[in-house]
Amino acid sequence: MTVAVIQFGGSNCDRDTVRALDALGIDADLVWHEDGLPESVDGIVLPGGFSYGDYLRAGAMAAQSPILDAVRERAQDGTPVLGICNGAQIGCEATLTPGAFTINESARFQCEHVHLRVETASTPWTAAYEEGDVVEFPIAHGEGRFEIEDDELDALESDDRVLFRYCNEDGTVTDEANPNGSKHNVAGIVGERETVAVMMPHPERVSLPDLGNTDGQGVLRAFAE
Ligand SMILES: NC(=O)CC[C@H](N)C(=O)O
Repeated sequence: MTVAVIQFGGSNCDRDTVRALDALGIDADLVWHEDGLPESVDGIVLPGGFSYGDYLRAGAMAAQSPILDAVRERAQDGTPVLGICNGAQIGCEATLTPGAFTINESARFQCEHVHLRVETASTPWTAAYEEGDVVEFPIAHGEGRFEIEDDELDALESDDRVLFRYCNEDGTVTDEANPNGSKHNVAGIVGERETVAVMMPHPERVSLPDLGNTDGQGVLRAFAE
């Protein structure tokens, strides 16, 4: 498996992601978006950061890069695609996944550790966990509030396409555990194909033993399966 980690001007989690994938024995290469997607890749990460300075809306400008046409095509063919944080914003802007990530309820940039409840273990991204597991991931965003039309959210929930919800340490899902005001505490979802996922929390930042927490490895292991 060779994973392309796509770089835009302002990406800043690209190298961390390559390192976290390498540590799991997953071959990963940085790909500058203007260079196009190599034929040989069989996994894609849209990494975190501040592409184009978050001007207009976070992810809106990167989503217009021609490489996203190639990413959409490959996603339709079943190639696994993961958008992390700014990559999740880009993924929604590029219609890889429904909904949008918009300005936090606090209207502030928030950088903190949060608890997430695993909502389904039957996707490649969460197969390493048990449904109901509580994991701890960091968030670092100003525009992480998940918004979506009610009927689309109903469809996501009834199709078991919510990966993680923000929760308390004991796994209860409450407003207090919701750091950014996301609808129904949603932190990550899959698209129409379960091989396409976006999430605001950062699995790559909790994937190396030296970081003191490896809860995020399970998400990245999807690329090894
Ligand atoms: N860590 C990141 O990817 C930053 C996310 C994004 N640009 C925001 O502030 O909302």
